[in-house]
Amino acid sequence: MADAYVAIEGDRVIEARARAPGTARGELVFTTAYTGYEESLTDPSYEEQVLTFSYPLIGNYGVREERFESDRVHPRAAVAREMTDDVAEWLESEGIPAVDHLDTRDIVTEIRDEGAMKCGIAAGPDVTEQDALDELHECKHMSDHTDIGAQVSVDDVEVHNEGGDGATVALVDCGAKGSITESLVERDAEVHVFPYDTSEDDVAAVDPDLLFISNGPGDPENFEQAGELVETYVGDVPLAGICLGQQVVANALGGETEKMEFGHRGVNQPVRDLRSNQVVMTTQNHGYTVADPGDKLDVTQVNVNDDTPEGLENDDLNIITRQYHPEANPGPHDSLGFFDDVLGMAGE
Ligand SMILES: NC(=O)CC[C@H](N)C(=O)O
Repeated sequence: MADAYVAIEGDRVIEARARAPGTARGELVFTTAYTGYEESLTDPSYEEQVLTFSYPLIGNYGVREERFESDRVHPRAAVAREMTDDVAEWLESEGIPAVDHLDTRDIVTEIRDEGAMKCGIAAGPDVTEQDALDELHECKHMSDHTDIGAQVSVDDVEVHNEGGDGATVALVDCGAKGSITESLVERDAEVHVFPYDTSEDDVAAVDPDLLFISNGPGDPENFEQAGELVETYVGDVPLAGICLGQQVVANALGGETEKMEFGHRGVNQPVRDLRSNQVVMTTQNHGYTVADPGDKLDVTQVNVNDDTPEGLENDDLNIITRQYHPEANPGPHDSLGFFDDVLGMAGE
C-alpha cells in the first residue's frame, strides 16, 4: 500500500513510497542529470521547487559533504524512481520529504506536455491523498515568491581569499553556488560576497574590478536591487553573470525575461557559440529565459535545442553573462574558461 502521494495540477494524485517523511509543496520540475544529485540537491536555485530526477537510480555513489554547493538542501522535496538509503537518510535528516517507487517517466512526460506545474507531496505512515492535495492548493506560482532572495542569500558580507593577488570581485549572492566563489578564488581573486539586496555604498567601498551577479532561484524580476547595481556600474566596472545573473543583467539593461514552459535542467545541454561556431556541453538549471536582450547586449551563444540565448556580451562595456553554469558542479567542464574570460575583463 502506498504511504506517499504526489498531487499535481488538475488534482491528479500519484501514489509512491515514502523515503523521507513530511509534507511539502513547490514547483514540480525535472532534471535529466544522471550524476550530480548532491550538487543539485544543495543548489540554492532549486529553492521552492520539487525536484524530480529522470535518471532512475539516485544515490549510487553515496553522499559526501565536499560535493555540496551550499549548507542545506534547497528543493522542498525530492522525487526519484529509486533512491538509495544514503540519500533518503540525508534528506530525512534535513527535514526534506522524499518519495520513490513511482513512474517518473510519467511525471516528466506530464511536465513536458503541460509545463512546470504546482505540486503537493505527503509522505509517511499517517498521510492521506488529501494531505498532498491540501499542499497543492496552497502552492504559489514561482513568480509570487517575491522575497525569495532573502531565503538563500548571505546575511552579511563574506570575504574569501582576502589579500589575494588577483582581481577584487563583488559577487552579489542571489543564491550563489559555492563553486562559483571557488572558481574565482582558484584564479587568485579576492571575492566579496554581498547580500542580494546590498547597497551601492557597500559595493563601492571595496572598489571592485568586477561586479558578478550570481545564479539564484525564482523570477529574476524579484531581484530589483541587483538590477540597480548593474545600472549603476555598467560602463564603469566589468560585469559578469551566471544564470539568474544573466537574466538580471538583461532586465537592468533594457531587456526582458519570460518564464519557459518547462526549462532546462541537466548536464548535457548543447550550446553553440555564434562567433566560433563551436558547440560545448553545459550544465543547466533554469526555468526563465531572456526573451529580449535589449539593445546593449548581443546574443553570442544559443541553445542548440531551442535557440534560447545562452550567452550575452558587450565588448565595449565589458559584459559577459551565461545562462548555463560554467562552474560545472556537476560537470561537464567544457565552459570553465568563462572564469578566465571574465577575470580577463577585470584586468587579470
Ligand atoms: N540557476 C539559476 O540561476 C536559475 C535562474 C532562475 N531562477 C530560473 O529558473 O531561470
